Amino acid sequence: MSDFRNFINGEWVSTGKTFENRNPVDNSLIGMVHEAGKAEVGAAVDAARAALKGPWGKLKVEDRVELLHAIADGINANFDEFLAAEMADTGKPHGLASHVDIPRGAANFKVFADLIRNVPTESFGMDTPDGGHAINYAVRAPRGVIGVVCPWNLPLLLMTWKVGPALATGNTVVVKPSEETPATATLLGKVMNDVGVPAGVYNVVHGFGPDSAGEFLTTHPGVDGITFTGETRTGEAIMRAAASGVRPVSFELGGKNAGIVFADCDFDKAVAGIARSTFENSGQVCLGTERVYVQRPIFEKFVAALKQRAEGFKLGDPNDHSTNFGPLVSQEHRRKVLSYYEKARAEGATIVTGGGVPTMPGRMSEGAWVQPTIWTGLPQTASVIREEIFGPCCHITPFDTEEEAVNMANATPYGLAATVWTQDVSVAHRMGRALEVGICWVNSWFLRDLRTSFGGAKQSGIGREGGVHSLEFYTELRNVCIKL
Ligand SMILES: NC(=O)C1=CN([C@@H]2O[C@H](COP(=O)(O)OP(=O)(O)OC[C@H]3O[C@@H](n4cnc5c(N)ncnc54)[C@H](O)[C@@H]3O)[C@@H](O)[C@H]2O)C=CC1
Ligand SMILES: O=C(O)/C=C/C=C(\O)C(=O)O
Repeated sequence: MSDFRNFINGEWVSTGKTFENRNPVDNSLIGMVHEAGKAEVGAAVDAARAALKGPWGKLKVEDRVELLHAIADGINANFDEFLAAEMADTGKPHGLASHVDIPRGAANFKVFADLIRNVPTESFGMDTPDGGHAINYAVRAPRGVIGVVCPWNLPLLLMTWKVGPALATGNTVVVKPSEETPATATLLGKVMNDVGVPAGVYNVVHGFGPDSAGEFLTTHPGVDGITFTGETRTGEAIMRAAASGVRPVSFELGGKNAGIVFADCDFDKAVAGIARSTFENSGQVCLGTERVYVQRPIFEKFVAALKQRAEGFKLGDPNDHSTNFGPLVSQEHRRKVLSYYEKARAEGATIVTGGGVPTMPGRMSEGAWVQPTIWTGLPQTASVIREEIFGPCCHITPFDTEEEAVNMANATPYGLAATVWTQDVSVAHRMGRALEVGICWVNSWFLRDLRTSFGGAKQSGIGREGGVHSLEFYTELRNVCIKL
């Protein structure tokens, strides 16, 4: 049985208070997690502050770049251990975790190492009122101690998406992984020590949100900025905490993303694309599609084809390489998703497929499984069309005109992502401008170039991370003006 301890100042820290970590495939016990209290969170923040003044703060950029590459290489060298840990925590199928989660965990360090080696800063020469000259140039300084609060759906990927740029720009971090998925953040501590990252640069504190490590970290006055991915309501609580001390936040929050399929699309590719955007990671991707709008001439055919896809998934042991659909992350999350399956039924949905719990064999009958589910026939006011479910389900609505599709897609307080399927390049460009989202994919979904901006519009987030955009949050820009 595993023992998940806090990682503070390069050392493993136990506490007197532990909680269980369970595998959602069969509800078996993986291990016990040591919950950090105020004292441990305070020690982690102090260690991170001290590290800024120690060898880390004095490292040449080139040496920091080398260390970031070494961290990425360390993840790859321990690939199987990270993979097993992520699969046990989340129940993700082997194919998904080995192709997406763990490789991106390593790539998130490399991309920001390369960025920081090459990024220029601005400079302006100017004429002065006395007839002389001055030169202005920008210096980027690390922000300081960054609090990193993470969700459970892509644990290593989303944590390193924040830790990578934070360390590349010279900050130190205190990470609070989700209570559901403590394993890979903990394993990364071992890699940090192995490759020689100075003590205190990377710290991990375990626990929950309110009245636990999450709240203790985000309310700690020694934290200079907070980056968070998770639910919009949690973002509001963290923003209130960050108001004390006027500390900046970077948020990637919930979504209720639309998939829009025009009649001229490449039909097979569109069906495959929407099947992926709705059901990948059992629908637990913030960029995922829960509202599908299909142009009327192909509506019936599309619904039938997506139904066939949904019914073709192989649910099962994530270690079986033919499994391509896993459980939800926890029993608690399953209760939430099933409550929406019930609401859809109560509100009069036509259940095209699914809507319940699959029969799983043996030990897996104890797991957090739900059926891939498709609904039609609901008005746009229905709960499952308005609220984020974060499960493997979607509602499909027909539309006639482009304008109608845009209006329905934008009728939400969220604005994270959209996926549009058309072969008309003018329609594609118009949708890219009209949809109120941070990321609009056309004829694709979750196709990531890590140099691009990533984040949400409206209530789906604050700020953008990715490429040079990450510098806005992780550094303070200072202008130096020299009179010549
Ligand atoms: N990427 C996304 O957009 C995600 C969205 N969700 C949505 O959120 C729902 C709830 O999932 P949770 O894991 O409970 O998300 P959450 O937003 O409550 O938790 C995410 C992280 O924030 C921490 N946290 C919670 N409350 C906090 C507080 N007051 N102060 C500081 N830290 C706090 C949690 O411990 C966890 O590490 C899901 O059902 C799903 O709808 C969940 C995970 C990811
Ligand atoms: O590719 C990324 O950086 C992030 C992808 C997914 C999420 O942000 C999420 O599901 O929360």
